[in-house]
Amino acid sequence: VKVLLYQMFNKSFTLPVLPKQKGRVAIVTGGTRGMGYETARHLANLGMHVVLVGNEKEEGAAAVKRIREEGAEGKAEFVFVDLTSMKSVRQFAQQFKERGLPLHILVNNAGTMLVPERQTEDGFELHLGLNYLSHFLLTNLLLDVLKRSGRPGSCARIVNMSSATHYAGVVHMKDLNRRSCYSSHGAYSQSKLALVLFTYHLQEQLTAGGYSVTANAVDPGMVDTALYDNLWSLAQMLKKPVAKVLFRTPAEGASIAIYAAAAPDMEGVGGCYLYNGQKRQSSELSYDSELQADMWKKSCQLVGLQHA
Ligand SMILES: NC(=O)c1ccc[n+]([C@@H]2O[C@H](COP(=O)([O-])OP(=O)(O)OC[C@H]3O[C@@H](n4cnc5c(N)ncnc54)[C@H](O)[C@@H]3O)[C@@H](O)[C@H]2O)c1
Repeated sequence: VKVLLYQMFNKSFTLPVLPKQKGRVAIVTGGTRGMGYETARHLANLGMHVVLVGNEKEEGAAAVKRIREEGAEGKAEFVFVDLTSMKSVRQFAQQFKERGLPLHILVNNAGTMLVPERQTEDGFELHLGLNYLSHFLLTNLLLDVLKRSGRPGSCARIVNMSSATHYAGVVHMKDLNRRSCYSSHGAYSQSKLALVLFTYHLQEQLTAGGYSVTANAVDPGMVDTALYDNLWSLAQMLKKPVAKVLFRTPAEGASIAIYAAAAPDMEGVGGCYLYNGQKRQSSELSYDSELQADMWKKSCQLVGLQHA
């Protein structure tokens, strides 16, 4: 609560003007609306070829049309992927690889919040499956392309969209799906903590392997988007006027993901938790290297990847 209140009264940092980056290829999950859309739009304006991934076809087509009509220097395209289905994630990764494109930026942005207890196609609790496991799998499946695409001085970059709610997150390793005692807040904050643990462990492996790929977790602050649509009706009513005044706009919120994805300042910098354009301490738990390794191993088992 302390962090969320602090964020509410904290102004967004100003994104610096970024250099054009023609020839770079980016994937933005959940790129069809909210912060994902703003991120995709900005990267396309920098000249990148941006693949907007999402599970809403009409929204995807409209997003691409808007980016094109604005005269973006780069290219935007939409690809349907349902991140609640590991089969859909695998199909997308396979198809992307078959195109032979490089991949310089992967923004794992899509997410949902405060959903009543529900399971994905694969039987995962929805926040866990959609916010975290789908991105864990996607990143791992695309890691060889990212490793091939990064160069010293021009690293490939992975950006994981976390949240201040991760500070309240606890990992229930024996019950990641929260079957024994479900709370939507608990499930959401666990998924956002999992993304930070994933970021740190991944960066450690990338550094050890000497790869020109970086991974960072970002925290956009409190942003007025459709993410809050699942609040119960009274909370919705209360949130609306507060959000208008105190929440960030989607473009302001997206600036931290854009910064991590494209700012020259972030060249070669990985393993950070970024808020308002600066490195911040994440939760104490997130630095627990044993927990990071356990979570990695467990995630591999859950999504059917060989444990590295
Ligand atoms: N809004 C905030 O205050 C806030 C704060 C911290 C972190 N975040 C995080 O930012 C990210 C973006 O959220 P937002 O606030 O822009 O909300 P949003 O609801 O506007 O965007 C969510 C995106 O995820 C996509 N998505 C949802 N389910 C999907 C599925 N099954 N398959 C593919 N895509 C799917 C949606 O299509 C949408 O593009 C989320 O990960 C969220 O947890 C938001």
